[in-house]
Amino acid sequence: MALPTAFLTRMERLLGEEYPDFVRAMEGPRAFGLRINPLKEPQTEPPFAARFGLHPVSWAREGYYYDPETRPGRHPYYEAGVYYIQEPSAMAVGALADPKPGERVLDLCAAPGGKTTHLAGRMQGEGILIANEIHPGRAKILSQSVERAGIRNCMVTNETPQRLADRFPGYFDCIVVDAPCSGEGMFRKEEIAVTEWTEDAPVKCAARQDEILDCAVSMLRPGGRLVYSTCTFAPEEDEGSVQRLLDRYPEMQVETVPGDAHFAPGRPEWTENGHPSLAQTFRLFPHRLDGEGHFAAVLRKTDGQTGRAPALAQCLPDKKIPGEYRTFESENLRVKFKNLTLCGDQLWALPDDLPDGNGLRVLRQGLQLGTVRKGRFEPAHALALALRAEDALRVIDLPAEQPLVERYLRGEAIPWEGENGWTLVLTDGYSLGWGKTSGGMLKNHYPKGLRWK
Ligand SMILES: C[S@@+](CC[C@H](N)C(=O)[O-])C[C@H]1O[C@@H](n2cnc3c(N)ncnc32)[C@H](O)[C@@H]1O
Repeated sequence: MALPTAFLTRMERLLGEEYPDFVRAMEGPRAFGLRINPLKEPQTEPPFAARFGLHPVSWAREGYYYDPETRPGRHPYYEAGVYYIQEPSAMAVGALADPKPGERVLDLCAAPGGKTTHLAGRMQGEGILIANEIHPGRAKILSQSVERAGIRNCMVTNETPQRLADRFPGYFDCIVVDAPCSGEGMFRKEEIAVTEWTEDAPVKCAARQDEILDCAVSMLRPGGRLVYSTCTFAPEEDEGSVQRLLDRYPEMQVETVPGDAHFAPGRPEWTENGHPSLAQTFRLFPHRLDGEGHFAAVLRKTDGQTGRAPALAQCLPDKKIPGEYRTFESENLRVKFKNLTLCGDQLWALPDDLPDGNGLRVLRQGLQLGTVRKGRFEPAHALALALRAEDALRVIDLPAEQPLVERYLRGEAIPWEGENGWTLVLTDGYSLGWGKTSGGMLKNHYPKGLRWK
């Protein structure tokens, strides 16, 4: 696919003698990466490294390159949320944000969920993670990624940045703005990035980024950090967006953080009146590392007001918890969830101190436990994906390399002489979904929309 002439001319002007290496890399093969989900696989050296030909990405401890011939995206482990397929450079964002358990974190432009799932892994289920996506269709995909990854402390919203800013002034410790951008860094990965690019895209995207970043700054508590990233090379975005942010908000400063030996410094001279601190931002070039084009900056809010604490989501008092769930819990689980709440017939377990989502478009809040029906409780797929083998009373473990697991993923019933009742289906110890054992068969409860064709 030929790259746009106007893009190449600009990059030649900017890169000078590095330009031939850049073009060679842009015309070469792309990099393939996956990121281990520590909520599912706590070992940094995963036991399946050889199966997918994994070797580490130096800038993210969970990140690995894989051999594309091994197709990890079409494997039971993928469905179990053991890893997330993510382009290696994109892993720099979560690694730089590096949220800690207990923090309040917002991923403002979050679909399909690459950064959200990375952030959630580092938070270890503790604290509040709000993952927002403005586009309704993409928000559903984001919600699915959160479900597959077994995340318990995330609220997924489908809102504009402004509506969130009205709701959460001065609230977050860490905000990630992985901004909609002109996508030049994806030219090698996706043909559509080339066909959709126009010469004026960077200027238009830059204006939109300014609006999104205004909202992000207002939602940061004093002392909080903002990670801004794009997958483009255009300096109107990237250094330009950071410079305009510094001009508008004297309380914001570029933070000096260790990057990686393969990252190049941001270029103050590529934007008008570029502040020297722009050299503390990061450019990821495909001719300098094995990954696609990216830009990332970490900024800190040094001053401002902490917002009023938002109202918290209401939980059910013990005596209002549906008996159907209590029966299910005692007959099937070895774990007890707290902070339960009902939305219609859906029962959820909320993280501590989750803000009230009323009035916002909320797709998911905390962990979906299941549906309360008349006289019975039906566990949610999300619950299965958040459980470990030891959390369920009945389990069946289907080895990933044997055909039975594929039959389960296709929606078939499976012969199984286990005890009757809800049964957590695992593959090599990782939870995959539910089945219900009865009379020597495991009835399939893998969701219809996710079944392998
Ligand atoms: C680069 S993508 C995000 C990728 C995501 N962070 C990930 O790692 O999977 C940017 C997202 O911003 C969303 N977006 C577009 N316009 C927006 C706006 N005005 N405000 C907020 N988000 C917007 C897009 O729908 C898109 O999903």
